[in-house]
Order: sequence, then C-alpha cells, then structure tokens
Amino acid sequence: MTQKFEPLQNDLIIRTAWGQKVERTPMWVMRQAGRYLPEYHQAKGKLDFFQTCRDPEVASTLTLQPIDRYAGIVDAAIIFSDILVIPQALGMTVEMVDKKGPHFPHPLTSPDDDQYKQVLSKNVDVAVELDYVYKAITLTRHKLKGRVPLFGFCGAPWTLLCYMVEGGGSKIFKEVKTWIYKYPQATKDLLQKIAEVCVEYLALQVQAGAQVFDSWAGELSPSSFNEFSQPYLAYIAKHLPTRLEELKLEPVPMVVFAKGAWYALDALCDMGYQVIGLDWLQDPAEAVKIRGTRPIVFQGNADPGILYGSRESITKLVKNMVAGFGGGKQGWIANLGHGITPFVNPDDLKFFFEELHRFTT
Ligand SMILES: Cc1c2[nH]c(c1CCC(=O)O)Cc1[nH]c(c(CCC(=O)O)c1C)Cc1[nH]c(c(CCC(=O)O)c1C)Cc1[nH]c(c(C)c1CCC(=O)O)C2
Repeated sequence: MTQKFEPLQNDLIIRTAWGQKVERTPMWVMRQAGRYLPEYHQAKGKLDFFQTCRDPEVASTLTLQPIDRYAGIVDAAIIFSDILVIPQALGMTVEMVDKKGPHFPHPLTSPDDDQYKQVLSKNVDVAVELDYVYKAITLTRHKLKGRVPLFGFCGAPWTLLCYMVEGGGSKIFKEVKTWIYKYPQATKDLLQKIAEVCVEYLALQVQAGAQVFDSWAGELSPSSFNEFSQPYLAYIAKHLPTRLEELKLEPVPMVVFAKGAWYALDALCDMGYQVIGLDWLQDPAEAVKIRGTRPIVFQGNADPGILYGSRESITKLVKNMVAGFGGGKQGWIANLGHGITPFVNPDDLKFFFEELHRFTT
C-alpha cells in the first residue's frame, strides 16, 4: 500500500546533505531522544528498552519528543530504535541491562560455534523480522506531518561484529581482535553477511536519509580498518542506491559516522557517502583541509561534554565550531561529535541550538 504523507515543510538538512548552499546551518543531535529528557522516562515507564523499540506507538512518541520540545529549532528526527536490532534479526538474543548497556548472553565464540554457522546461513527476511521498525517509521511520519525529515539508521558491520562477539561494550576488545587476527576469513564472511542485511534493512527504512554508525571504528589500526571496516561501509554505500532504485524509491543522502577513524577521513571522502560525521577529537578546519574540493558535507562535531559546561563555554564553542566549518551556509550539518549523554539539562541543549541559529543565520 502506498502511504500518503504530508509534504516536507523543512528540507534544510536534505538540501545541505546534497551539497547545496543554504540559508542557515541545519542541526540535530545524535541520541536526541533519550535519557536526558524527563519526558523520555515518563513515556518509557517500566517498559524494557527493546520493548520500547518494538512498540510503534511508544517508539514514535519517543522520536517526536525532541521535535516537540525543540520545535522550530531542530531540523531532523531520527527513528527511535537501536543498532542492535540487526543481531536480533540474525537470531541472537540481546538484552539492555539498566546502567550497563547492551548484553548478549550468548556471543559468537569462534567459527566452529554452531551459532556462528546459524547466523551466517540464516535467510533474513528483514521486512518480517524488523517490521516493527517500519511500522514505527510509518506512524512517526504521520505524526510528524512533514515538520522535519526522518532519518533511518543502522550499525556498521564492524561495530555490530564487535557487539556480536564481545557480547556487549568492551575496553580491550579481546574477542573481536581474536576474530580478526585469528580467523580473518570467517570474520569477513560474517561482515559481508551483516553488510547485506544492512542494505536491505536501510532500503526498507529509507525515508529521508540513512545514517550508518561505526561507533567502534577507532579500535582498528589504519590497515585493519582498510581490511575489516572500509570494504563493508563501501558495500553499503554502493548497494543501497541500487536497491532503492530496484524498489522504485528516490535516492537519499547517506551519512557515515566512523567514530575515531580520523586516519581514514581522506578515504571516507571517496567512499560514496554524501555526509561524514566527525567526532570531537577532530579539528573542523583540519577536516575541511583534508576534504579539499570534494563535494562532501561534514556533520558534527561538538564535544558532547560541552553541555555540562557554562553558557559562556557553549557560546565560545559554537563560535569556534562555526568558524572552523567555514560559516555554515554549505557543507556542514551541526551536531555533537557523539550521542548526547545522560544528565544534560535539556535547556542547555536548547541554548546550544539557539546559539547555533544565532551564529549561522
Ligand atoms: C553503539 C550504539 C548503540 N546504539 C546506537 C549506537 C550508535 C551510536 C553511538 O555510538 O552512540 C544508536 C542509537 N541508539 C538509540 C538511538 C535512537 C535515536 C536517537 O539518536 O535519538 C540510536 C541512533 C537509542 C538508545 N539506545 C540506548 C539508549 C539508552 C537506553 C536507556 O537506558 O533507556 C537509547 C535511548 C542503549 C544503548 N544502545 C547501544 C548502547 C551502547 C547503549 C547503552 C548506552 C548508554 O547506556 O548510554 C548500542
């Protein structure tokens, strides 16, 4: 069934992502729907995290919370979900443990593990397995009434692999390093499988834009990045547009956020993504130099910790960031350099946005 949605009233971020000159810098923040908002806790109640993702009514409510709170200020919504729904669709169990983060009770242990073979051979029908995400997207689009575009997203193959073998977050990445350095081919087979599911998953999500999060890219050396992350990010960038064409959908701008992969910025500029997310350890002016004349748009990159600082510090950072990205009328989407953290005062985020408006209009 073809869905009818109200026309987009604010397409600033889309025009910017396609490289056009714009009247001011578009802005949103990663994890803008989340724990720093009191209304998030209220709407979530006692629901478990993944229950909220699977309930289209709740997921759409959470997606819209920052859009309502920062109405007329923020320029994009991102669907409330998680990167770990792909391992779930591949047949793995993932829980969200309060105050600890994601936990896989049975991570993949080695290529001889039966579970590894099952994951690799599973024929994943993402339209069925992840239909709750599509329902949440459709409902959210109706509720948005065209106010701002809605971004879809997925985890990058490398980052998903980290979770699937580590079983959660990690400090020393013992398991994933064992996989890449002991079983490189089995690792690549799995990364390829994940990349294929990512393409289909994004294609069916696609509304306005698609963001690929490679949150653990910074754990790789440059040569390991070239071997275990880059080819799969490139696979997604190459095959998503083809798949969208097959589905008779319009192309959408694609965003890659490879956290910590500063060494790869030059290569990322040639990977087929329109937008590259930068974390806060990268200097905007340096990044602009590396980009050169390539028609790439940057997204980022304020230290998320700025939102614990004083108003004066926020103003100073915004001023510097705007200057670093060249004024902000082209080639830049303002954001934090990673997701917003808990305990931020939502009024301080509002101030950050307002200062961005003031310095970039
Ligand atoms: C690595 C990663 C994950 N999830 C995601 C990433 C990539 C981005 C990044 O690097 O931050 C992506 C993500 N997770 C969530 C969103 C929703 C949309 C949005 O940005 O507003 C998005 C885009 C909701 C969430 N995902 C999660 C929460 C917090 C859940 C809660 O405790 O209520 C939210 C709102 C949980 C989650 N999910 C994940 C972790 C590590 C955690 C725990 C983090 C923490 O405790 O701060 C995996």
